[in-house]
Amino acid sequence: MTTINLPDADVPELSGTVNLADLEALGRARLDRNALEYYASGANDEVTLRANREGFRAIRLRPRVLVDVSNVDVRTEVLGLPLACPVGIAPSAFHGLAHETAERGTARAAASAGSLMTLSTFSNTPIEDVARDAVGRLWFQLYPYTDREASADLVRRAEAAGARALVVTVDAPFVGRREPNERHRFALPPHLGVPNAGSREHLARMESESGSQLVNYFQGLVDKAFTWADLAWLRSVTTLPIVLKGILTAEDALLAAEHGAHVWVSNHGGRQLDTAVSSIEALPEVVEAVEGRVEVYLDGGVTRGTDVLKAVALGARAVFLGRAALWGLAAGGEAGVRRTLDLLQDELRLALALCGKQNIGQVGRDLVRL
Ligand SMILES: Cc1cc2nc3c(=O)[nH]c(=O)nc-3n(C[C@H](O)[C@H](O)[C@H](O)COP(=O)(O)O)c2cc1C
Ligand SMILES: CCCCCCC(=O)C(=O)O
Repeated sequence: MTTINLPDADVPELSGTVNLADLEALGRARLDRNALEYYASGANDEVTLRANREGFRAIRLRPRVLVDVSNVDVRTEVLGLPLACPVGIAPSAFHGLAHETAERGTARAAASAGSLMTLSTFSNTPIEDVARDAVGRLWFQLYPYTDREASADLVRRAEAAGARALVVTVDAPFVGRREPNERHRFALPPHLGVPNAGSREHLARMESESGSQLVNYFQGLVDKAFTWADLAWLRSVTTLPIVLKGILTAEDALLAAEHGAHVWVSNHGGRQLDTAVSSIEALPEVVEAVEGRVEVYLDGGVTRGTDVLKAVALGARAVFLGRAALWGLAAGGEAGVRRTLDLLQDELRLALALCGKQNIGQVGRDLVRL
């Protein structure tokens, strides 16, 4: 168990931010090139990275009027957990690059905002420490390792620490080529460890002349032969609900539902297969395929309350923030992530009212024109 001081971030600039773009600018300005390129980049030409944002902008809202919107309610539930609004935090590796509080700052913000944090296998902080700060508002993301026992151990630790779901990332048997990271040989600074993934000594041994040491390290750990059939093994090591993250087609959504898994529509923030379909474009066929049998979530390009509304209208139970949470963390630690969540919730509440809806349950397909 790590005991670190978690200073209350006193960041006066935060109060001047009015949207997530302001927080992104603040966060980016505080990062060095190594961290900035790791967080910001997408794969190859970054076509999918851009498409995630553009996909939201291309959808138009169909507001209704003369509805009593003096009180709007943006609360919802995911897998039985009440959320202040349908926004959680997606798993992302290495929060220590953004802020000294690392994943603990993010977890505290998620907990205090009534949100939910998904902790990456590749965190800089042990699961148990993050779980304490997340106070029940935690899911754990798993990259299944070739070493089954090591994977099972991680899953058991997450479950024992209080994680409420296991998110299995299925779109990254290999790491996509984020070319700025290759060009400048992205590396973890020496003070940051990867406590759920192996020792720094192991990391150092994986160093190679070509490409990033971490890509090699990752590729050595992750099981590239993991298939639908292996979900039965995962079921045998946990009673947690299983969510498959990285689904983009009706065919895979159907398989997921048949295997009793919830579906997280994602293209990994455009970091894996470039020119893959944007998340919001993929959502309707996924929702149609699962026919309400399992919950559907989405991430990729969410930066506005209207994005959240559009995803919910198209059938997502909740959306998750990848980079937006990292920019908030870089901008001001826990307070920066909290500001990110608060601004988005305010935008969502306003958008809901301006659409003539009183609560999230009233948001349906009729609200959008594709
Ligand atoms: C810096 C960074 C690290 C990430 N690390 C992980 C990870 O460890 N596991 C995972 O499943 N997804 C990871 N992702 C993908 C996110 O969970 C999410 O799918 C994506 O960031 C959503 O897109 P957005 O950044 O536009 O919100 C990472 C994304 C970023 C930007
Ligand atoms: C540098 C390799 C780490 C890959 C694991 C984190 C991740 O999913 C990402 O998108 O980055």
